[in-house]
Amino acid sequence: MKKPVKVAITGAAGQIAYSLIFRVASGSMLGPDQPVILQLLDIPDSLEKLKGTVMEIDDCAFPLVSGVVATADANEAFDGTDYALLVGARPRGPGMERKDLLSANGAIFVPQGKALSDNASRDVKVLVVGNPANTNALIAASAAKKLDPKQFTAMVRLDHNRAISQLATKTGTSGNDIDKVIIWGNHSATQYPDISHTTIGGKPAKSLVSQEWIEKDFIPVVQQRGAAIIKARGLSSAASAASAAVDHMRDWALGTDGKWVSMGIPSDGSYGIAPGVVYGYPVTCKNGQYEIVQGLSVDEFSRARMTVTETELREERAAIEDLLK
Ligand SMILES: NC(=O)c1ccc[n+]([C@@H]2O[C@H](COP(=O)([O-])OP(=O)(O)OC[C@H]3O[C@@H](n4cnc5c(N)ncnc54)[C@H](O)[C@@H]3O)[C@@H](O)[C@H]2O)c1
Ligand SMILES: O=C(O)C[C@H](O)C(=O)O
Repeated sequence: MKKPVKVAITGAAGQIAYSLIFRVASGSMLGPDQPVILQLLDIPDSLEKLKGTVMEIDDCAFPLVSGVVATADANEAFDGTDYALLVGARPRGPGMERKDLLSANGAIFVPQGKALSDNASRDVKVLVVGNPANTNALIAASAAKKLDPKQFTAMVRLDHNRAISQLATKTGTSGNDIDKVIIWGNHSATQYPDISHTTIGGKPAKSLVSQEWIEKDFIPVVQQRGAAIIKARGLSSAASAASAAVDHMRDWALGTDGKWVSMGIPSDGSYGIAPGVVYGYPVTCKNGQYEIVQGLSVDEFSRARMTVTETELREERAAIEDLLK
């Protein structure tokens, strides 16, 4: 058996965590031979509820769980942590855009970024799920002065998975046959799900679907899927968000074997996206590192959409500039 690693999950008493914790504990994220110590953080008012979740973790008798910490103290929750999944934040309700949560949630990520910087493993991998995820990741990265901003990522994997699912349904294929889907930009209604380079069973996806379907159905459905789920459930997506978080961290930690996945990462200027925002890019992962897929052609249609979502991220950044000191 390997030495246990520490996995911190914030918002641990919430609905995403109620699915996520059990997937991590069962080995779905880091593999069936990797023991974990769960470090669960929530606010004082939610600690009683969190106690119930911990009782259920105990009752699963997971062979891979070496310890559980439940706390309202971020320094304790991030002590030595190797993987941090920052889920805790207020979800949006019907009629809200994710950026409406900026002021409510932005402030959470300054203290959490500092606490990670002070306490986490120097190699910690951080995934921000709480919305607006890209800008919250930027805030946390900026507050974590002793860590590399590249260690902070935002979740666009749910959008990536949604895009695969829509395409598989439309073409009557399996998601397993679909490669090279990209989510560019923000986890918001401006994101750009791009299938210009996508193949299905080795064939170009664009030879199997019409441009009209891409523009009128595919892109808007993926962009608006979160809102559609809120309308149907009365609550924002939870199990699918947890599943995407597991996918994101597993791929980052264990590698993608050459497969492309989408991750929100600090822009390094690639594809003309100026640094200073956390932007969804196509990446491959190897040896615990992600790398942007380079050299892709970008046509006019794609460029226009990549710019719209970049502009929105710059506006979000401007709205919280004072938190980036
Ligand atoms: N990136 C994505 O794809 C994606 C997908 C789904 C949901 N989300 C977002 O994830 C977040 C959580 O969603 P949920 O449905 O689990 O919400 P929820 O309301 O069920 O749970 C949130 C939990 O966070 C806790 N919390 C609040 N402030 C905290 C803090 N400072 N530290 C630690 N915990 C804190 C709350 O007490 C609560 O237990 C929301 O922002 C939601 O919009 C993102
Ligand atoms: O849409 C939301 O507010 C929740 C989440 O970001 C989602 O995409 O399902």
